[in-house]
Amino acid sequence: MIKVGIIGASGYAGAELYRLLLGHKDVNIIAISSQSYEGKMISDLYPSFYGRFDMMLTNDQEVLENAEMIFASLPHGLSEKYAKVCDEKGKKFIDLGADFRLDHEKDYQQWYLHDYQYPDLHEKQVYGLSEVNREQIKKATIIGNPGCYPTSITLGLYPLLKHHIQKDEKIIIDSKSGTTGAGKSLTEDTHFPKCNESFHPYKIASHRHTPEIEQELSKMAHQNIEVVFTPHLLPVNRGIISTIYVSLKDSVSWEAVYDIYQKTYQDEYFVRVLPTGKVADLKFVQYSNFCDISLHYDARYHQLIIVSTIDNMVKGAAGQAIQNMNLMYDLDEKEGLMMIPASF
Ligand SMILES: NC(=O)C1=CN([C@@H]2O[C@H](COP(=O)(O)OP(=O)(O)OC[C@H]3O[C@@H](n4cnc5c(N)ncnc54)[C@H](OP(=O)(O)O)[C@@H]3O)[C@@H](O)[C@H]2O)C=CC1
Ligand SMILES: CC(=O)N[C@@H](CCC(=O)OP(=O)(O)O)C(=O)O
Repeated sequence: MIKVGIIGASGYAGAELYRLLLGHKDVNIIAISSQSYEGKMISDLYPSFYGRFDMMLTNDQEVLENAEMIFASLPHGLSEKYAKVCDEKGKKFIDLGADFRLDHEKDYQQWYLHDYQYPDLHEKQVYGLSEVNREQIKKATIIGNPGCYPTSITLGLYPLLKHHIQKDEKIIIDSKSGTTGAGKSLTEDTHFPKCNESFHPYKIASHRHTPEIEQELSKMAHQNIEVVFTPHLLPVNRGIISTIYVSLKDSVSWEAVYDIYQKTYQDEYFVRVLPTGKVADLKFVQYSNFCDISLHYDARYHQLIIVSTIDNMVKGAAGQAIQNMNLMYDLDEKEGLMMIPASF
């Protein structure tokens, strides 16, 4: 059994981690920590666990001491010191935040306004987009779990960029996220009266996921890719829809594009390329680790419109983190993650 610990376990992504890990046959959750709720039972915070997971929240030292696989689910800038201890003790570390996602410190400084405390540590980091970086993840000890928006976007574009069938290096992306994407702490935007019955873009041309998206898309394409990325806050609890607009090369047909997507993902359990004519929908990925992709063609402009949907808490955070843990421990990648979304 893998001895798992979670630091930052009182937050949404932490809670989603143990909700899923409780269904994992090879995992023993050994310790979970919180600064604000140390000594409280998890069911005091989240009553859904009452009688089934009555663990007490402890402190970060207990987690670091007793677990061999540590997940950090903390705000940006706090995970490095934990990764450092794990590295020294030979433990595996998955960061659900952004501290190990960017390849260059200058990007982290620019977008997250922090320096690296331990620059050498970042040479060991692997970007945890499971379907794309599977072989590196298997050998890694430090994983930067991808951001929720970047997961939906990079999976949506991977087949296209891998086969160089896009015409331009600039791609326009509109994404919409449910409010759990903003975490547990209230902000002006996530107050119920503010977001309910409303819908608005935010951080236009300035969202911190932009460098992560461009970095990963550029690696897939082996060329510089730029994005115009506009996130929106959707008044639902969970889910992300990214709608992506790409001009196709003149030499490639729409039928060939669809074929490329199907072939790329035919052996991937968690990525479902929908039949033509269907539209990817939040409802049918919620509470699952699926990424559903639908492809649409505007023949007038030889334009591809990709719709990519995930549950931000599962494939966009805790589910993908567990998928990565499974890879690191050479387990069945699907273990603990076989949930089918609700039918209606
Ligand atoms: N929500 C989502 O959809 C996704 C989230 N993520 C990332 O996962 C991480 C966790 O997100 P999420 O669970 O949504 O956020 P939450 O705000 O819900 O939880 C974060 C937790 O971190 C702890 N924390 C906050 N401030 C500090 C601090 N100064 N020192 C130590 N601990 C602190 C808090 O617990 P306590 O005070 O009890 O210790 C809190 O419960 C973030 O990096 C987030 O960006 C990634 C992908 C998707
Ligand atoms: C709706 C909402 O507010 N979403 C968050 C992003 C989600 C997230 O958690 O970002 P990381 O994966 O980088 O941690 C935001 O826009 O800041």
